[in-house]
Amino acid sequence: MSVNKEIKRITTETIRNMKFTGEKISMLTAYDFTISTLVDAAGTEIILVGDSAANVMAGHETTLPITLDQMIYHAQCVVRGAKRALVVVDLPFGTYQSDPQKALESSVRIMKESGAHAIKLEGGKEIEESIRRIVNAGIPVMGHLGLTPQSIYQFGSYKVRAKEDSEAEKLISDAKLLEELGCFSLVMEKIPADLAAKVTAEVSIPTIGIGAGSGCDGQVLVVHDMLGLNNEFKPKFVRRYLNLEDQIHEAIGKYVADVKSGDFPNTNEQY
Ligand SMILES: Nc1nc(=O)c2c([nH]1)NC[C@@H]1CN(c3ccc(C(=O)N[C@@H](CCC(=O)O)C(=O)O)cc3)CN21
Ligand SMILES: CC(C)C(=O)C(=O)O
Ligand SMILES: [Mg+2]
Repeated sequence: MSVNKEIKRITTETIRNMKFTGEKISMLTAYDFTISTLVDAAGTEIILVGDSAANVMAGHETTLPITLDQMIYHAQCVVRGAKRALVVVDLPFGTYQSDPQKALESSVRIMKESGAHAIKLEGGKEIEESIRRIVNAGIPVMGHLGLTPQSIYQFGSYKVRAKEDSEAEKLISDAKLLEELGCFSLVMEKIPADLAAKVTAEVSIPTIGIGAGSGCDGQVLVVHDMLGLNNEFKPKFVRRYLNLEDQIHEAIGKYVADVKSGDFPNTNEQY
């Protein structure tokens, strides 16, 4: 336990309680130390080391290629920057689906080697035993239902999920199962807002939406999307708070021009 009394760490209990006090939960991704310090200092309750690092950090088309070692490296960087926020790490594709023992071992490696506070994995009934094992080991688990990008080759597209009754019913029963298994919260990605609101009303654990409407207990975005660092990715659920891509483009253009003209460095910028 930390003896530092100055900054109080947000715990999974804090997050659970926010559902009952009605205070909305804010979550953002981070993959490195610098962004982690910024997201943490601005008051975000949860920092997600998402496997979206595969896209945003590494330039892959999907989240499937990122490895457990790579996720642990990103998590280590984020943990060093987060003084207050709860740090949650995605289990990457292939490290938990195949067998519960492997799921537990992957989760233990993340917790031991990064110092993160919880893990997240995609799916419901199919991975019930994996979740049970991880929770039984004392590791807090966040669920993830709806559009689960690790299954993109089965879905075939990033379209809204659970528009049909059968898939909506499965999502509701999966959400109840995750609650029963002891997950401390649940991400719902790209599903109809009325379905997300229904799930939120029917489970006692907080729901965190991305493209799931305002009826969730919290919201999550990829930080690069909301900062406008990623202008080619613009699904309608993303709200842009800055346009950093354009500002950085302009700044770097000026630097290049200053180097070429000899304006940089000037006499105050040399020894
Ligand atoms: N930068 C980034 N932001 C994210 O939110 C994110 C990632 N990467 N990588 C992992 C997953 C993948 N996610 C996605 C990916 C695509 C759409 C999407 O809606 N894409 C298109 C086409 C959808 C369609 O085929 O209808 C869109 O225009 O909305 C949504 C969420 C969310 N996650
Ligand atoms: C979009 C969020 C929920 C995620 O899983 C990720 O960033 O990997
Ligand atoms: Mg993810």
